[in-house]
Amino acid sequence: MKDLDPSYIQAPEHRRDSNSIPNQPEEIRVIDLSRLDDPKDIQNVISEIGDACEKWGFFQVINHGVPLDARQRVEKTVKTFFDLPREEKIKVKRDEVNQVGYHDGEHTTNVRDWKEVFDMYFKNPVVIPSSTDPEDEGIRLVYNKWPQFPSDLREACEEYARHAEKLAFKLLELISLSLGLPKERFHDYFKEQMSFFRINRYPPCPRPDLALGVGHHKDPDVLGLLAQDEVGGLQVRRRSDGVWFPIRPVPNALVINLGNCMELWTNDKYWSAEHRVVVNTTRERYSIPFFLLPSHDVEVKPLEELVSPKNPPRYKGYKWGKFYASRNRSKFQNQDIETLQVDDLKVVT
Ligand SMILES: O=C(O)CCC(=O)C(=O)O
Ligand SMILES: [Fe+2]
Repeated sequence: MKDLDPSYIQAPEHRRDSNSIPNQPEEIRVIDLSRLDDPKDIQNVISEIGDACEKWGFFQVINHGVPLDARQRVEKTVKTFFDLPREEKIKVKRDEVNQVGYHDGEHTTNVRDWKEVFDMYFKNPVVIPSSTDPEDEGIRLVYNKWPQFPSDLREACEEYARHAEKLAFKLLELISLSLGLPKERFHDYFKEQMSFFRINRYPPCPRPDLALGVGHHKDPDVLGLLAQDEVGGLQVRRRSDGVWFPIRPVPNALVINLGNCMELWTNDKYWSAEHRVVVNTTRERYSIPFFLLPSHDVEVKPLEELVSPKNPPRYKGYKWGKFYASRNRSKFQNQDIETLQVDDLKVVT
């Protein structure tokens, strides 16, 4: 039996093999966005998105307008970066104050993830809440950290992120319409957006039965757009019964998933699904998520239009920046407790 550092060992109930995956996986919907060019089909696309958001909180899109060559450029340059010796990579290591750059020690809950990552904010510099002091409600400017080599990493990432952001807003409009709300209902929430772009590399792992690339979690954001390569490993938990399903890699597709903010805004009509990444013994895997995050001063609580006496608010709500900062703080300062989860904010009925 090959050795695995104990910090990576998942509790038995969270391991790859502890939750059965059906032999005939139900497919997560793949939606062709070029159908939006046909006025007669637009409403169908909107209803399919709404249905996927309700049942899964996940779907895939193809013909989405993010150019393949922009994505391939990121994949190529970032591989050059990850192949550098660790001493080089940690020159742009993230720290408690500035949580962008390289890191290889992320804990989703208490267990370490089998991966290394490179993070950057979409806006540079970005205005974010101060995250080190719980009493401090201040904000500060954070600058991305770029490595000297490869020198074209920055340009490749920035170009890709611009396309990803454009698509994220288009999807947000479609989601808004699917809820019967005006197309631009959410726009004002992103004046000082803290959107975040990440590149994950999952190396081959000697014990995929014990470790995970990313442990089970929900994303705290509004909406995520994820480019995954052909290796596979991402799994999502079905809302209706909690069974895990693989998200099949589809060439040049993007995986879209809703985060906690959307779940709260829609008062649980739409779902933010738990997901995780399983690893394997032979092939490294890359994924590139773009997380759409609101401005730090946005109140995240059920939208007035979506609550009624029959459907009262299920959440107390929170100020986004404060929630985000306390989540990051708990990750850094007390890794013995699970990080703050949005379900902790549910109104107990
Ligand atoms: O790599 C993946 O497929 C998913 C990564 C993920 O869930 C995350 O970074 O939040
Ligand atoms: Fe995630």
